[in-house]
Amino acid sequence: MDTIYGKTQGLKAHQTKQLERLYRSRLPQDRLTTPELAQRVAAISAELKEPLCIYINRRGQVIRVAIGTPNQTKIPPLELPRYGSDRLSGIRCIYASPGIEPPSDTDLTALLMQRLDALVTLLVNLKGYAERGYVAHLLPSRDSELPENQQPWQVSKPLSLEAIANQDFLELVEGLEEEFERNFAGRATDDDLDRVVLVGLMQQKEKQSKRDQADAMPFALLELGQLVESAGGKVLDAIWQNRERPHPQTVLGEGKVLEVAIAAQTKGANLVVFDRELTASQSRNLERMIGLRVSDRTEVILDIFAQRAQSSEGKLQVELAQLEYRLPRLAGHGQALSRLGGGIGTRGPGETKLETDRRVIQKRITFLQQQVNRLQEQRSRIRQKRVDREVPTVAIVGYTNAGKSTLLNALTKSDVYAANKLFATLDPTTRRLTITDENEQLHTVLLTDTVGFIHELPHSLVDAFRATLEEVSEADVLVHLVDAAHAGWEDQLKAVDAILKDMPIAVGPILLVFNKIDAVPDPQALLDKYPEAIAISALKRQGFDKLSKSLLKLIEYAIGEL
Ligand SMILES: Nc1nc2c(ncn2[C@@H]2O[C@H](COP(=O)(O)OP(=O)(O)OP(=O)(O)O)[C@@H](O)[C@H]2O)c(=O)[nH]1
Ligand SMILES: [Mg+2]
Repeated sequence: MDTIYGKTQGLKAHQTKQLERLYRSRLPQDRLTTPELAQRVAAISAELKEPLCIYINRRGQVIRVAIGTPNQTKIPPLELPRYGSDRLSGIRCIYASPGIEPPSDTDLTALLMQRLDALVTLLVNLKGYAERGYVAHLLPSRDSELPENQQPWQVSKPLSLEAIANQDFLELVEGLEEEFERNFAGRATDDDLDRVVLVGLMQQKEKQSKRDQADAMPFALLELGQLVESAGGKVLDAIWQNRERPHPQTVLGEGKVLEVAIAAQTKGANLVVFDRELTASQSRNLERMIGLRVSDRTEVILDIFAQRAQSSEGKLQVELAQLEYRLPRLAGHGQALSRLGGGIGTRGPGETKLETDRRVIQKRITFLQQQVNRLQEQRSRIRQKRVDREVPTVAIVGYTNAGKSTLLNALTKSDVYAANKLFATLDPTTRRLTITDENEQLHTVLLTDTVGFIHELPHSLVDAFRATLEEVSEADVLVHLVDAAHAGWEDQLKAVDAILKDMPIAVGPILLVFNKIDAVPDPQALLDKYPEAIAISALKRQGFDKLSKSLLKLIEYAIGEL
């Protein structure tokens, strides 16, 4: 049976028949439409007193008849014959519009989001005739060529039905596709990188405190951009909305989601990343509306961790974190898949498969947790040995990218990987450090470089990395390193403080150290605000004397005589 989509309530039997008969129309392959078909669509729409859309594939077959505007009757991306920013979807839409002309931006957005071959808007008069129409299609153009505010589509002037029917449709779409492909190739030169649009939600309090200027990109999004780049992605655009609280289904309001979809489509993105953790149903809704893969901050962080994990221990912890993140989201993926299969009838086996998956994953999680527990015991035995040898331990903690590894390297002449990337370090490294005091006496301490912190550390990560984090909580002294050259250093400082306070075991005394003062115009201002802190440059080896002295003093205080 031929399904009629859209607003079908109250259809009379003969009207349904008329609509169903549209499915049997055949068009010549090289024509957009024929005058006869256009008239028929217009007449039915006039009788129904409703807008009407028919969707036609490249073979000239009507694949969908739907009551409503193009925006109301969009075909879900998964049901389009093909999808990608390098081509059109192979579907065009003939739309009988009840007196609205030219086509509205909302309807043209539907053209864009489905990457339709063309949208023909027919103006229906009171007598049920289509007098004239408009042909709209997407505009291929590189980002740089597209002037600000120029929409990525083009609408013809009003045309007679004959003029529309006489257009060579194949020539039009083939020409367009060649252009699209050229642009796409131009964009894709440097990479197989993910091409990403960032999306953020700024709630009231952040809006005021976290930004200097009203239009400047919020820190949260700047950081998300760094995360995406550290994961190997390329940021094409960033969009955010100020909103009291997230929309339960879509995080942002509908209009903003549409804006994201347009930006992602026109810039040729293949991934949209949100600055907060999405629920299974949110990501499902968003993927449906945007037509692209949607990811979130946590997934990006997990991805970085997965890429960086070197030791078997690190890999274990990352796998645990990833599974814990995915388990509650399985339902979402399962539903998306059964949608692909076609809905009714496919649900049963899908669910069973899901249950098996869930059990398998749950089992793996339990196994990994046992491993992490064993690790924890091992580590505490190693630490016990250190205590027995009475070598004091110092852990360098701090926000990611603060310069922790650089400092460890500089102090201990080591060669730990340090880079201008977030989460460059994953596995803790311990090195021996010898400090000379005022009386020329040598003191040995063990210095540990640790994984960086970040605000709103994903829960699954905290759990998985607790073995590593315990290294931190059991050090005799902590050096809290702050990147003083970062515009958001104070937020970062507070975020790290909050995480340290949240540790299951109380941490030892903390030495606050401002790093990168070589790149700070007025370091004294920092010290005025935090008088107990010291200022250094790990890179330029400045302030190391003071650092050593303060460190010795604090260790003495923490463990008694050295
Ligand atoms: N200007 C300046 N840059 C520094 C200084 N210390 C470190 N950096 C730079 O900051 C970046 C991050 O340094 P890392 O040592 O990798 O930072 P980290 O805290 O170990 O970072 P993660 O391991 O990613 O959490 C690198 O590009 C360093 O060169 C400094 O004193 N001055
Ligand atoms: Mg590091």
